Amino acid sequence: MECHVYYEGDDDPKKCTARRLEKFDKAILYRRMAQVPYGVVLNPHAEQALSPADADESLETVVALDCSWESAEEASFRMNGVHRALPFLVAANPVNYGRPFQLTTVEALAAALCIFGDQDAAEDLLEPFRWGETFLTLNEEPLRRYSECADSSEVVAVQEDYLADEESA
Ligand SMILES: C[S@@+](CC[C@H](N)C(=O)[O-])C[C@H]1O[C@@H](n2cnc3c(N)ncnc32)[C@H](O)[C@@H]1O
Repeated sequence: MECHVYYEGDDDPKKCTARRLEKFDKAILYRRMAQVPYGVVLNPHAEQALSPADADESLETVVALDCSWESAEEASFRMNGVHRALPFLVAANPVNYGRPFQLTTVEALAAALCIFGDQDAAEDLLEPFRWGETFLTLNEEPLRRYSECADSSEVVAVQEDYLADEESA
């Protein structure tokens, strides 16, 4: 599975996880939208949750948009592809540690790889980040359960368990 990123370049370059992925040859970055290949687009505004069923649609290509959260509004996700939101998972990066849904680019790509059943590829992607392993440990159970779902509706049903826990905490 190849990881591709449309790089908007409006976030702090020192903290940018996409640039670090590029530096370690783990993802391909594009500065022009037209160059981004067709695949599964990780889009937090998408109506449908990512599930193992989307592995067929991905053509081995997962795409993220690296930009600041301020500019990550719906209209920014103009890439061609099958748009999917990630289900409940928590960030492990130092900026947003423990926060649900708002993942860094590398966390989002790694989560997609896990949901598609490729844990080894997710570990490899997260390797250049000192908190990378923590992301997989923190989310071990939900990632395993999502990866065992047949489709998006099953993923959403599993997600309900975690949302209910959040509400009662
Ligand atoms: C908004 S950017 C922020 C990037 C951050 N500046 C960094 O250095 O990684 C994060 C990207 O990861 C993907 N992403 C993050 N959380 C997501 C979610 N809950 N569902 C789908 N995609 C998500 C999206 O492609 C999103 O645009």
